[in-house]
Amino acid sequence: MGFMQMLEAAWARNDSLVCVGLDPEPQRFPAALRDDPDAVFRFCAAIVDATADLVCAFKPQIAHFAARGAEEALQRLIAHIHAQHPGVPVILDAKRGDIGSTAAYYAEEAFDRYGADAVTLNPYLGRDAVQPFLDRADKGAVLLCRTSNPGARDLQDLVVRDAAGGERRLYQHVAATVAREWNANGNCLLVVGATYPEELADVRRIVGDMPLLVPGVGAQGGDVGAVVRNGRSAAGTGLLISSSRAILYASAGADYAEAARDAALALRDAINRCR
Ligand SMILES: O=c1ccn([C@@H]2O[C@H](COP(=O)(O)O)[C@@H](O)[C@H]2O)c(=O)[nH]1
Repeated sequence: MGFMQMLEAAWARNDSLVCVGLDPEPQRFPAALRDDPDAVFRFCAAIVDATADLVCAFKPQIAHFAARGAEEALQRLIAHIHAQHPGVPVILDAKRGDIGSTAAYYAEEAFDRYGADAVTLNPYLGRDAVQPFLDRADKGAVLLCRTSNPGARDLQDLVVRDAAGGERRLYQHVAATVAREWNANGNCLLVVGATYPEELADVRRIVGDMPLLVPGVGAQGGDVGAVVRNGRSAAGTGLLISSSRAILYASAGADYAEAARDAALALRDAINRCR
């Protein structure tokens, strides 16, 4: 089953638009795990097992693993998700994009080494820099459009002129270009931050029902109601609303996995009340 089919099935099966972000920060782990050499895998696997029936996807962030040489733990974690929770797609948050010859290796790394079902991509280098990902029709290509951070305004809001002479903001141009030109295989999604609900509505208008990955609720303070109202598709889905720290570190104690489950359930319910 390809990524888009997995996502549609997970939305329906778990009645959920929640994506749990897996951003391990060992200094925030419970005391019992701190001296465990396999703590990164164990912590994340416990969160996965506690929340898998409440989510439409998991999103491990690669820097949180690579910074401490835990790539092998990431590989095992993704294999664990596929083996224990088949049908829950994994989006590798790696924000890749480079000249074509290098991009081909990045695609191989994400999909063949790590076994991810989708990967986040930076569109700044242009189409050839993400073409090896677009060509994997069974995998998701999740392109940054209007990111959740304060600096998103610095470049993404600049007014640009397109080939036809029309003017629009850069993020609007990215949304339209991905939807109309890069999505030939129907495997594209966009990242739009929850912290910019007006821009989210704007992107939804531009791209129709294309799925949107929306980080920025929870620790970054995005408004869940505004995200759902402005970002849902005509079918009341179309969103992967991602939260990492607010779920992972809901408790610093031995009950961290139960607390993560409670936080994921609360987010799922808050989203579903607005759908
Ligand atoms: O625009 C973006 C794109 C990616 N992210 C990533 O999402 C999570 C957010 O973590 P929280 O703890 O829920 O704030 C993190 O991995 C970022 O790298 C984003 O925040 N904004």
